[in-house]
Amino acid sequence: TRTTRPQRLLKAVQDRAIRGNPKSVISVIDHYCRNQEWAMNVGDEKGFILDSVVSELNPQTVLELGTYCGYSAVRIGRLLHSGARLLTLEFNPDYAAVAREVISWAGLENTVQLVEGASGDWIPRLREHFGIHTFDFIFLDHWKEGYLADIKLLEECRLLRKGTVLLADNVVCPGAPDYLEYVRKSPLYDSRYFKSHLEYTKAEDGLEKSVYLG
Ligand SMILES: Nc1ncc2ncn(CCCCCNC(=O)c3cc(-c4ccc(F)cc4)cc(O)c3O)c2n1
Ligand SMILES: [Mg+2]
Repeated sequence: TRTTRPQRLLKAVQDRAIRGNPKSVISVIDHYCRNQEWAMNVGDEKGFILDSVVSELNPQTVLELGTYCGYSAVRIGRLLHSGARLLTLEFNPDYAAVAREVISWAGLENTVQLVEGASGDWIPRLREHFGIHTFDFIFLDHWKEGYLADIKLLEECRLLRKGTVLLADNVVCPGAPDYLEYVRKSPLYDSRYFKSHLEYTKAEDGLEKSVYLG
């Protein structure tokens, strides 16, 4: 049977990227998705904004919702200082299998931990299962209809603290209108929109950065 899009992306990484070099994994994926086959990675333009938010924050504990092929896990993981950890949740087992290989090819298997399953099932179990107290940084990039429910769940589970930064991808395309309304209206958050473009295209998209005020 035909290979899947994530499997073809992984092959490009294994054929063209330098093992243990996250920068080359990122540039191979961006080149492949821009020139051969589009894929829903955050991409280089929004990725540059993601990099600047992570670099400024220098987080120790990071949660990513929605791994896909591991592109943003590699982007974030490469910027984390020693001892810092990224936990990334992926619902789709086929995506998870590819992402594990991409993360390993980048040499980030000791910094990035991939957990398979639905965010709604795992969030209530993160503290007792991984000994996590609160997160410094959260990147939302999974199913857009689930963004709002999941941050409310993170609040209920007390996994946010004063100053936790949430960064949400695709708030314009495909869009997360209920999430945007909530973080922009709630006194619990200080929210700001970073206008950009949908990965590898000219369509508008952007990232919403929301600081939890606690
Ligand atoms: N954890 C968890 N829990 C529960 C779950 N249920 C499902 N999932 C799996 C989520 C499926 C992937 C989510 N991502 C996107 O849908 C996405 C789409 C586009 C895009 C696509 C086509 C266009 F024409 C324009 C833009 C662009 C992006 O940048 C994206 O991120 C779950 N995951
Ligand atoms: Mg996205």
